[in-house]
Amino acid sequence: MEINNSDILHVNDLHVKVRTADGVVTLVQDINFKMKRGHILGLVGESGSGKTVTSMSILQLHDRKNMNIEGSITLQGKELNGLGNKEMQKIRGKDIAFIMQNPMNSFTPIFTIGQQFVETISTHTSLKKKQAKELVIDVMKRVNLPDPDRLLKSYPFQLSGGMLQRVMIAMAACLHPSLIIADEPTTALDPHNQLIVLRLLDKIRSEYGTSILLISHDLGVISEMADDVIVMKHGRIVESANVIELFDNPQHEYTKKLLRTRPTLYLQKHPYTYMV
Ligand SMILES: Nc1ncnc2c1ncn2[C@@H]1O[C@H](COP(=O)(O)OP(=O)(O)OP(=O)(O)O)[C@@H](O)[C@H]1O
Repeated sequence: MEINNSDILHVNDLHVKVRTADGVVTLVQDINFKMKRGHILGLVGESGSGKTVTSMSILQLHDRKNMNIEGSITLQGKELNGLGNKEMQKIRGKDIAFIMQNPMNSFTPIFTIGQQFVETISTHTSLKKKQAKELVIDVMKRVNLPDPDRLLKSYPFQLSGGMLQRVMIAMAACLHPSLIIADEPTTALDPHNQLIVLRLLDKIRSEYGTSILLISHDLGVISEMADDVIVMKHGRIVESANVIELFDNPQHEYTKKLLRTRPTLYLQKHPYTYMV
């Protein structure tokens, strides 16, 4: 695979196998892709096609006792596959942030949003509490979150799902990770909040040059957000292309089928004019 300096992530010949009571099962195979700085790569495919297994491999979150991850996963030239848990903990949150479908699962209910932000920042930097708070407020303002002081004093249950997802994204962005993995970030939200969250992700990409791996079963979202798209089926990549090529001229029958059944979500894509 040709290596380019603007490439942030390289996944090379990734194979993931799991030991089950019935023997070894291959979950994903022959996965190859790379991501450029500041680009959004859409990862689509029906349920069970291997999207989450692939992203969990990048984050090294599989249970290694039962799982075998073969291949190479490099982030800015550093090999991640096989790294120890301590080293990966340093990378997760700082260099790679992860946004899940249900934001409530990302927060601890008994601590305020502010306490959790400061804890995340303190784990990865030597900033003092006051400086950490200043950083948080700066990020919240940049992503147009209303009334940061009040938000920081709130407990997760006091915020709506949409607001919590926006806070989660601000938290993901505050250490300027080179990669954000967003796994179905809008699936649990109503259409209004879906738009706000997608615009927010795009703003972070343009503001910080963050690359985003956007996992979705929703081709409407992917068509509006992604620069390039990978289509997965049964644990393999069946097609990968620039988003315009993929939508104008799909090659694989499975992609054509996905496109025929896609919902529509219209965003006016212009990173500098988005109002969040
Ligand atoms: N720990 C595991 N043990 C056994 N099988 C697993 C394990 N984790 C995932 N799988 C299987 O691997 C396949 C791919 O799962 P994965 O979660 O990556 O799909 P997905 O494309 O993300 O689907 P969805 O859109 O529903 O989240 C599925 O058949 C799933 O059941």
